[in-house]
Amino acid sequence: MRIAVASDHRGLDLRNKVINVLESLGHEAIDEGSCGSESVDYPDFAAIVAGKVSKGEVDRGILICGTGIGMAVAANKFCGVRAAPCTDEVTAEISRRHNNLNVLCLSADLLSPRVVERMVEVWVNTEFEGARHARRVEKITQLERDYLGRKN
Ligand SMILES: O=C(CO)[C@H](O)[C@H](O)[C@H](O)COP(=O)(O)O
Repeated sequence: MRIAVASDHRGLDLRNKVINVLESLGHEAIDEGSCGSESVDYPDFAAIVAGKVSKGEVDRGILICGTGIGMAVAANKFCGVRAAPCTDEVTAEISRRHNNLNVLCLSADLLSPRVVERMVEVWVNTEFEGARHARRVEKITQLERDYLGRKN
């Protein structure tokens, strides 16, 4: 798979780790920054990765900030993007099986690199189960059609 990866200033080390893990698993990791330790704004980097996922330019994305929360909030503004912070192997696996998550958000501050390595491996290797979950994900897509871009 082609997987775009970005972080803010808090996630630089973990991003390098994630890219190494993806490449060791045979995936193409596209590094979208940020560069260096200068303080940056996570929505700018969420937009790069989520935009590519939304347009189908990459298969999936991984975003890293202090908690993973800010990245997820920003990424979910893009059509077709399902992003969430996962905290362990179990949430990483269920996010794929049930939610068809296409943008994994990770906390640089709270997760150990060893746990993240395992989470990434599980997340890229787990398929969406479909069936009843497909109906629910389709309802999320319908919410996008109905509400995204509207000023209610
Ligand atoms: O968006 C966040 C909260 O979910 C991230 O943790 C950011 O990395 C954090 O807010 C950045 O804060 P900083 O004090 O500017 O490093």
